[in-house]
Amino acid sequence: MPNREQILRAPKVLLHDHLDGGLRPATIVELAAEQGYDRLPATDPGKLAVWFREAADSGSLPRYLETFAHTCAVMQRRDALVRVAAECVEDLAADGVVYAEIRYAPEQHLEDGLTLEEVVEAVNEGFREGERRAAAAGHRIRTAALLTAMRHAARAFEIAELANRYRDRGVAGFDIAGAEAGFPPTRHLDAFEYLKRENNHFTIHAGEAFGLPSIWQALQWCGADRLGHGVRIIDDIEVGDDGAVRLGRLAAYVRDKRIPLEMCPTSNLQTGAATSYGEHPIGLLRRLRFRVTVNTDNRLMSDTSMSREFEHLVRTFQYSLDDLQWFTVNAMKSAFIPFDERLAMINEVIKPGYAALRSEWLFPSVSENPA
Ligand SMILES: O=c1[nH]cnc2c1ncn2[C@@H]1O[C@H](CO)[C@@H](O)[C@H]1O
Ligand SMILES: [Zn+2]
Repeated sequence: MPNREQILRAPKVLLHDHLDGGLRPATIVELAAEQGYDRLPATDPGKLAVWFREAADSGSLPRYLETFAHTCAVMQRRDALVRVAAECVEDLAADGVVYAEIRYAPEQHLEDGLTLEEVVEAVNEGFREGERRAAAAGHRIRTAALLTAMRHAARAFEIAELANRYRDRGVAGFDIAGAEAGFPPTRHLDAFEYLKRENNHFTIHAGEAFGLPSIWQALQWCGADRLGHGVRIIDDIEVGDDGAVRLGRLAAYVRDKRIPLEMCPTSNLQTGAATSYGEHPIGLLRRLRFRVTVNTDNRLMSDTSMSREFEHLVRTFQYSLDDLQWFTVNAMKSAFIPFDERLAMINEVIKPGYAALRSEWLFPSVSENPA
Protein backbone atom coordinates (compact mmCIF):
# COMPACT_ATOMS: atom_id res chain seq x y z
CA MET A 1 0.00 0.00 0.00
CA PRO A 2 1.35 3.45 -0.88
CA ASN A 3 2.24 5.65 2.08
CA ARG A 4 1.19 9.28 2.57
CA GLU A 5 4.36 10.70 1.09
CA GLN A 6 4.10 8.55 -2.04
CA ILE A 7 0.46 9.52 -2.46
CA LEU A 8 1.48 13.17 -2.25
CA ARG A 9 4.09 12.71 -4.98
CA ALA A 10 1.86 10.58 -7.23
CA PRO A 11 0.54 12.57 -10.21
CA LYS A 12 -3.15 13.29 -9.68
CA VAL A 13 -5.97 14.57 -11.88
CA LEU A 14 -8.90 16.53 -10.48
CA LEU A 15 -12.11 17.04 -12.47
CA HIS A 16 -14.49 18.25 -9.76
CA ASP A 17 -13.30 21.07 -7.52
CA HIS A 18 -15.25 24.27 -6.75
CA LEU A 19 -13.21 27.48 -6.74
CA ASP A 20 -15.49 29.00 -4.09
CA GLY A 21 -15.17 25.82 -2.01
CA GLY A 22 -11.38 25.84 -1.81
CA LEU A 23 -10.22 29.18 -0.44
CA ARG A 24 -7.43 29.33 2.13
CA PRO A 25 -8.98 30.31 5.47
CA ALA A 26 -6.32 33.01 5.98
CA THR A 27 -7.18 34.50 2.59
CA ILE A 28 -10.87 34.69 3.48
CA VAL A 29 -9.98 36.55 6.67
CA GLU A 30 -7.70 39.00 4.82
CA LEU A 31 -10.14 39.64 1.99
CA ALA A 32 -12.98 40.17 4.46
CA ALA A 33 -10.91 42.74 6.37
CA GLU A 34 -9.89 44.55 3.17
CA GLN A 35 -13.45 44.65 1.91
CA GLY A 36 -15.20 45.43 5.18
CA TYR A 37 -17.18 42.17 5.19
CA ASP A 38 -18.04 41.75 8.86
CA ARG A 39 -20.24 38.65 8.85
CA LEU A 40 -17.57 35.95 9.01
CA PRO A 41 -18.34 33.43 11.76
CA ALA A 42 -14.69 33.69 12.95
CA THR A 43 -11.74 35.93 12.15
CA ASP A 44 -9.02 33.54 13.28
CA PRO A 45 -8.06 31.38 10.27
CA GLY A 46 -7.80 28.20 12.34
CA LYS A 47 -11.21 28.72 13.92
CA LEU A 48 -12.71 29.68 10.58
CA ALA A 49 -11.43 26.44 9.02
CA VAL A 50 -13.07 24.44 11.79
CA TRP A 51 -16.30 26.42 11.41
CA PHE A 52 -16.50 25.61 7.66
CA ARG A 53 -15.89 21.94 8.21
CA GLU A 54 -18.40 21.64 11.01
CA ALA A 55 -21.09 23.75 9.37
CA ALA A 56 -20.73 21.76 6.15
CA ASP A 57 -20.97 18.53 8.12
CA SER A 58 -24.71 18.98 8.25
CA GLY A 59 -26.08 15.83 6.67
CA SER A 60 -28.00 17.92 4.16
CA LEU A 61 -26.96 19.43 0.83
CA PRO A 62 -28.95 22.69 1.22
CA ARG A 63 -27.35 23.35 4.63
CA TYR A 64 -23.92 22.42 3.28
CA LEU A 65 -24.43 24.96 0.50
CA GLU A 66 -25.27 27.78 2.95
CA THR A 67 -21.59 27.97 3.93
CA PHE A 68 -20.73 29.28 0.44
CA ALA A 69 -22.34 32.63 1.30
CA HIS A 70 -19.13 33.56 3.14
CA THR A 71 -16.70 32.53 0.42
CA CYS A 72 -18.72 34.13 -2.36
CA ALA A 73 -19.04 37.31 -0.27
CA VAL A 74 -15.29 37.94 -0.51
CA MET A 75 -15.07 36.96 -4.20
CA GLN A 76 -16.82 39.98 -5.74
CA ARG A 77 -13.82 42.00 -6.87
CA ARG A 78 -11.38 41.46 -9.66
CA ASP A 79 -8.25 41.36 -7.53
CA ALA A 80 -9.88 38.97 -5.05
CA LEU A 81 -10.85 36.57 -7.86
CA VAL A 82 -7.35 36.68 -9.34
CA ARG A 83 -5.84 35.98 -5.94
CA VAL A 84 -8.20 33.13 -5.02
CA ALA A 85 -7.75 31.48 -8.43
CA ALA A 86 -3.95 31.74 -8.30
CA GLU A 87 -3.79 30.33 -4.77
CA CYS A 88 -6.12 27.50 -5.75
CA VAL A 89 -3.73 26.40 -8.49
CA GLU A 90 -0.70 26.75 -6.20
CA ASP A 91 -2.39 24.58 -3.57
CA LEU A 92 -3.40 21.90 -6.06
CA ALA A 93 0.09 21.82 -7.57
CA ALA A 94 1.70 21.51 -4.13
CA ASP A 95 -0.57 18.52 -3.57
CA GLY A 96 0.74 16.80 -6.70
CA VAL A 97 -2.20 17.57 -9.00
CA VAL A 98 -0.95 17.78 -12.61
CA TYR A 99 -4.26 18.56 -14.30
CA ALA A 100 -7.36 20.18 -12.82
CA GLU A 101 -10.72 21.44 -14.03
CA ILE A 102 -11.93 24.00 -11.51
CA ARG A 103 -15.52 25.18 -11.54
CA TYR A 104 -17.37 28.22 -10.26
CA ALA A 105 -20.60 30.06 -10.99
CA PRO A 106 -19.88 33.46 -12.62
CA GLU A 107 -23.41 34.64 -11.74
CA GLN A 108 -22.44 34.52 -8.03
CA HIS A 109 -19.69 37.12 -8.44
CA LEU A 110 -21.58 40.11 -9.82
CA GLU A 111 -22.60 41.86 -6.59
CA ASP A 112 -19.97 44.61 -6.75
CA GLY A 113 -20.56 45.39 -10.41
CA LEU A 114 -18.28 43.00 -12.31
CA THR A 115 -19.69 41.69 -15.59
CA LEU A 116 -19.79 37.96 -16.37
CA GLU A 117 -16.89 38.44 -18.80
CA GLU A 118 -14.81 40.30 -16.21
CA VAL A 119 -15.34 37.46 -13.75
CA VAL A 120 -14.19 34.84 -16.25
CA GLU A 121 -11.18 36.90 -17.26
CA ALA A 122 -10.12 37.53 -13.67
CA VAL A 123 -10.30 33.83 -12.81
CA ASN A 124 -8.42 32.90 -15.99
CA GLU A 125 -5.72 35.40 -15.13
CA GLY A 126 -5.44 33.89 -11.67
CA PHE A 127 -5.19 30.37 -13.04
CA ARG A 128 -2.36 31.35 -15.39
CA GLU A 129 -0.57 33.17 -12.56
CA GLY A 130 -0.99 30.11 -10.34
CA GLU A 131 0.47 27.86 -13.04
CA ARG A 132 3.51 30.14 -13.31
CA ARG A 133 4.02 30.27 -9.53
CA ALA A 134 3.67 26.50 -9.30
CA ALA A 135 6.26 26.01 -12.03
CA ALA A 136 8.62 28.37 -10.21
CA ALA A 137 8.18 26.16 -7.14
CA GLY A 138 8.99 23.06 -9.18
CA HIS A 139 5.45 21.78 -9.83
CA ARG A 140 3.95 21.51 -13.27
CA ILE A 141 0.19 21.84 -13.43
CA ARG A 142 -2.29 22.56 -16.18
CA THR A 143 -5.71 23.98 -15.27
CA ALA A 144 -8.96 24.83 -17.02
CA ALA A 145 -12.20 26.40 -15.84
CA LEU A 146 -15.69 24.95 -15.97
CA LEU A 147 -18.50 27.50 -15.79
CA THR A 148 -21.33 26.48 -13.47
CA ALA A 149 -24.92 27.69 -13.62
CA MET A 150 -26.98 27.52 -10.44
CA ARG A 151 -29.87 25.09 -10.83
CA HIS A 152 -32.37 27.17 -8.80
CA ALA A 153 -31.66 30.27 -10.93
CA ALA A 154 -32.59 31.03 -14.51
CA ARG A 155 -29.29 32.00 -16.13
CA ALA A 156 -28.16 28.63 -17.45
CA PHE A 157 -28.52 29.56 -21.11
CA GLU A 158 -26.57 32.77 -20.65
CA ILE A 159 -23.79 30.93 -18.77
CA ALA A 160 -23.71 28.24 -21.46
CA GLU A 161 -23.19 30.98 -24.06
CA LEU A 162 -20.44 32.43 -21.92
CA ALA A 163 -18.73 29.03 -21.68
CA ASN A 164 -18.94 28.70 -25.43
CA ARG A 165 -17.51 32.16 -26.02
CA TYR A 166 -14.48 31.37 -23.84
CA ARG A 167 -13.98 27.78 -24.90
CA ASP A 168 -10.60 28.40 -26.49
CA ARG A 169 -9.68 30.86 -23.78
CA GLY A 170 -9.38 28.91 -20.56
CA VAL A 171 -12.89 27.48 -20.24
CA ALA A 172 -13.18 23.76 -20.97
CA GLY A 173 -16.88 23.21 -20.31
CA PHE A 174 -20.08 23.79 -18.37
CA ASP A 175 -21.85 22.42 -15.28
CA ILE A 176 -24.94 22.94 -13.17
CA ALA A 177 -24.82 22.85 -9.37
CA GLY A 178 -26.82 23.82 -6.31
CA ALA A 179 -29.66 22.11 -4.47
CA GLU A 180 -30.74 19.05 -6.45
CA ALA A 181 -34.14 18.06 -5.02
CA GLY A 182 -36.83 20.13 -6.75
CA PHE A 183 -34.46 21.40 -9.44
CA PRO A 184 -34.19 18.68 -12.08
CA PRO A 185 -31.60 19.12 -14.83
CA THR A 186 -34.29 19.27 -17.53
CA ARG A 187 -35.14 22.75 -16.20
CA HIS A 188 -32.08 23.87 -18.15
CA LEU A 189 -32.59 21.76 -21.25
CA ASP A 190 -32.21 24.76 -23.56
CA ALA A 191 -28.69 25.35 -22.25
CA PHE A 192 -27.66 21.74 -22.75
CA GLU A 193 -29.18 21.54 -26.23
CA TYR A 194 -27.36 24.71 -27.17
CA LEU A 195 -24.02 23.31 -25.96
CA LYS A 196 -24.57 20.09 -27.88
CA ARG A 197 -25.28 22.04 -31.05
CA GLU A 198 -22.01 23.89 -30.42
CA ASN A 199 -20.11 20.60 -29.92
CA ASN A 200 -19.21 21.74 -26.42
CA HIS A 201 -18.79 19.71 -23.23
CA PHE A 202 -20.71 19.62 -19.97
CA THR A 203 -21.09 17.76 -16.74
CA ILE A 204 -24.12 17.82 -14.45
CA HIS A 205 -24.28 17.44 -10.65
CA ALA A 206 -26.72 14.52 -10.46
CA GLY A 207 -27.44 11.58 -8.19
CA GLU A 208 -26.06 13.28 -5.08
CA ALA A 209 -29.03 14.47 -3.02
CA PHE A 210 -31.60 12.91 -5.35
CA GLY A 211 -31.71 9.51 -6.95
CA LEU A 212 -31.93 7.71 -10.26
CA PRO A 213 -34.44 10.02 -12.02
CA SER A 214 -31.93 12.85 -11.74
CA ILE A 215 -29.14 10.73 -13.26
CA TRP A 216 -31.46 9.46 -15.97
CA GLN A 217 -32.51 12.99 -16.93
CA ALA A 218 -28.93 14.26 -16.89
CA LEU A 219 -27.88 11.54 -19.34
CA GLN A 220 -30.90 10.77 -21.48
CA TRP A 221 -32.57 14.18 -21.69
CA CYS A 222 -29.69 16.54 -21.26
CA GLY A 223 -26.85 14.47 -22.74
CA ALA A 224 -24.25 15.06 -20.01
CA ASP A 225 -20.69 13.96 -20.83
CA ARG A 226 -19.99 13.23 -17.17
CA LEU A 227 -21.89 12.99 -13.88
CA GLY A 228 -21.00 15.16 -10.89
CA HIS A 229 -21.10 12.62 -8.01
CA GLY A 230 -23.54 10.10 -9.54
CA VAL A 231 -23.33 8.07 -6.31
CA ARG A 232 -27.02 7.13 -6.40
CA ILE A 233 -26.37 4.97 -9.47
CA ILE A 234 -25.84 2.36 -6.74
CA ASP A 235 -29.67 2.25 -6.40
CA ASP A 236 -29.76 0.51 -9.79
CA ILE A 237 -27.30 -2.21 -8.77
CA GLU A 238 -28.30 -5.34 -6.88
CA VAL A 239 -25.79 -7.49 -5.05
CA GLY A 240 -27.24 -10.89 -4.10
CA ASP A 241 -26.33 -12.84 -0.95
CA ASP A 242 -24.10 -15.04 -3.09
CA GLY A 243 -22.23 -11.92 -4.29
CA ALA A 244 -23.78 -12.04 -7.78
CA VAL A 245 -24.24 -8.52 -9.19
CA ARG A 246 -27.15 -7.42 -11.36
CA LEU A 247 -27.12 -4.05 -13.08
CA GLY A 248 -30.38 -2.32 -13.98
CA ARG A 249 -30.73 -0.69 -17.40
CA LEU A 250 -29.47 2.72 -16.31
CA ALA A 251 -26.46 1.40 -14.38
CA ALA A 252 -25.61 -0.85 -17.33
CA TYR A 253 -25.82 2.15 -19.67
CA VAL A 254 -23.53 4.21 -17.45
CA ARG A 255 -20.96 1.44 -17.34
CA ASP A 256 -21.26 0.37 -20.99
CA LYS A 257 -20.95 3.93 -22.28
CA ARG A 258 -18.04 4.61 -19.93
CA ILE A 259 -19.81 7.64 -18.43
CA PRO A 260 -17.30 9.22 -16.03
CA LEU A 261 -18.44 9.46 -12.40
CA GLU A 262 -16.89 12.42 -10.57
CA MET A 263 -16.96 10.89 -7.09
CA CYS A 264 -16.23 13.01 -4.01
CA PRO A 265 -16.25 10.68 -1.00
CA THR A 266 -15.70 13.14 1.88
CA SER A 267 -18.23 15.65 0.55
CA ASN A 268 -20.78 12.82 0.33
CA LEU A 269 -20.28 11.95 3.99
CA GLN A 270 -20.96 15.58 4.95
CA THR A 271 -24.12 15.97 2.87
CA GLY A 272 -25.45 12.56 3.89
CA ALA A 273 -25.14 11.07 0.39
CA ALA A 274 -23.05 8.27 1.97
CA THR A 275 -22.62 7.03 5.52
CA SER A 276 -18.93 6.04 5.76
CA TYR A 277 -15.88 5.57 3.56
CA GLY A 278 -16.30 1.80 3.85
CA GLU A 279 -19.95 1.96 2.78
CA HIS A 280 -19.32 4.50 0.02
CA PRO A 281 -20.46 3.16 -3.38
CA ILE A 282 -17.04 3.95 -4.84
CA GLY A 283 -15.75 0.60 -3.55
CA LEU A 284 -18.29 -1.47 -5.47
CA LEU A 285 -18.29 0.81 -8.52
CA ARG A 286 -14.52 0.54 -8.82
CA ARG A 287 -14.74 -3.24 -8.49
CA LEU A 288 -17.36 -3.34 -11.25
CA ARG A 289 -15.09 -1.15 -13.40
CA PHE A 290 -17.38 1.80 -13.84
CA ARG A 291 -15.36 4.80 -15.03
CA VAL A 292 -14.80 6.11 -11.52
CA THR A 293 -12.75 9.23 -10.79
CA VAL A 294 -11.80 10.63 -7.37
CA ASN A 295 -12.34 14.30 -6.55
CA THR A 296 -12.32 16.85 -3.75
CA ASP A 297 -15.52 18.83 -4.44
CA ASN A 298 -14.81 21.52 -1.80
CA ARG A 299 -11.41 21.40 -0.14
CA LEU A 300 -12.29 24.05 2.43
CA MET A 301 -15.68 22.68 3.53
CA SER A 302 -14.41 19.11 3.55
CA ASP A 303 -10.95 19.97 4.91
CA THR A 304 -9.55 17.76 2.18
CA SER A 305 -7.21 17.51 -0.81
CA MET A 306 -6.68 14.98 -3.60
CA SER A 307 -4.00 13.29 -1.50
CA ARG A 308 -6.30 13.03 1.48
CA GLU A 309 -9.14 11.58 -0.62
CA PHE A 310 -6.68 8.99 -1.95
CA GLU A 311 -5.41 8.30 1.59
CA HIS A 312 -8.94 7.60 2.85
CA LEU A 313 -9.53 5.20 -0.03
CA VAL A 314 -6.19 3.46 0.39
CA ARG A 315 -6.89 2.95 4.09
CA THR A 316 -10.46 1.79 3.50
CA PHE A 317 -10.11 -0.40 0.43
CA GLN A 318 -6.37 -1.27 0.56
CA TYR A 319 -5.82 0.33 -2.84
CA SER A 320 -2.39 0.01 -4.41
CA LEU A 321 -0.47 2.44 -6.63
CA ASP A 322 -2.02 0.55 -9.56
CA ASP A 323 -5.49 1.45 -8.31
CA LEU A 324 -4.52 5.11 -7.85
CA GLN A 325 -3.08 5.15 -11.36
CA TRP A 326 -6.31 3.62 -12.65
CA PHE A 327 -8.40 6.40 -11.06
CA THR A 328 -5.98 9.00 -12.41
CA VAL A 329 -5.96 7.65 -15.96
CA ASN A 330 -9.78 7.41 -15.83
CA ALA A 331 -9.91 11.07 -14.88
CA MET A 332 -7.47 12.17 -17.56
CA LYS A 333 -9.38 10.19 -20.21
CA SER A 334 -12.55 11.99 -19.09
CA ALA A 335 -11.17 15.54 -19.12
CA PHE A 336 -12.64 18.16 -21.46
CA ILE A 337 -9.37 19.16 -23.15
CA PRO A 338 -8.46 17.75 -26.58
CA PHE A 339 -7.74 14.04 -26.99
CA ASP A 340 -4.09 14.44 -28.06
CA GLU A 341 -3.36 16.47 -24.95
CA ARG A 342 -5.09 13.95 -22.68
CA LEU A 343 -3.15 11.12 -24.27
CA ALA A 344 0.16 12.92 -23.86
CA MET A 345 -0.66 13.65 -20.21
CA ILE A 346 -1.36 9.95 -19.64
CA ASN A 347 1.71 8.67 -21.47
CA GLU A 348 4.26 11.37 -20.68
CA VAL A 349 3.25 12.49 -17.19
CA ILE A 350 0.93 10.09 -15.37
CA LYS A 351 2.27 6.66 -16.29
CA PRO A 352 5.96 7.63 -15.88
CA GLY A 353 5.10 9.24 -12.52
CA TYR A 354 3.52 6.07 -11.19
CA ALA A 355 6.25 3.90 -12.72
CA ALA A 356 8.86 5.94 -10.84
CA LEU A 357 7.00 5.42 -7.58
CA ARG A 358 6.53 1.71 -8.23
CA SER A 359 10.25 1.21 -8.85
CA GLU A 360 11.45 2.98 -5.70
CA TRP A 361 11.82 -0.25 -3.74
CA LEU A 362 14.66 -1.17 -6.10
CA PHE A 363 16.76 1.70 -4.74
CA PRO A 364 16.30 1.49 -0.98
CA SER A 365 19.33 3.60 -0.03
CA VAL A 366 18.28 6.57 -2.17
CA SER A 367 14.54 6.30 -1.73
CA GLU A 368 13.16 9.25 0.24
CA ASN A 369 11.07 6.86 2.26
CA PRO A 370 12.82 3.49 2.47
CA ALA A 371 10.19 1.95 4.74
O1 LIG B 1 -21.62 19.06 -3.96
C1 LIG B 1 -22.24 20.01 -4.43
N1 LIG B 1 -23.48 19.82 -4.95
C2 LIG B 1 -24.21 20.81 -5.50
N2 LIG B 1 -23.76 22.08 -5.56
C3 LIG B 1 -22.55 22.34 -5.05
C4 LIG B 1 -21.74 21.35 -4.48
N3 LIG B 1 -20.61 21.94 -4.06
C5 LIG B 1 -20.69 23.23 -4.37
N4 LIG B 1 -21.87 23.50 -4.96
C6 LIG B 1 -22.38 24.79 -5.42
O2 LIG B 1 -21.68 25.18 -6.58
C7 LIG B 1 -21.50 26.58 -6.55
C8 LIG B 1 -20.47 27.02 -7.56
O3 LIG B 1 -19.21 26.54 -7.31
C9 LIG B 1 -21.19 26.83 -5.09
O4 LIG B 1 -21.37 28.20 -4.74
C10 LIG B 1 -22.16 25.91 -4.40
O5 LIG B 1 -23.39 26.57 -4.21
ZN1 LIG C 1 -19.71 19.73 -6.61
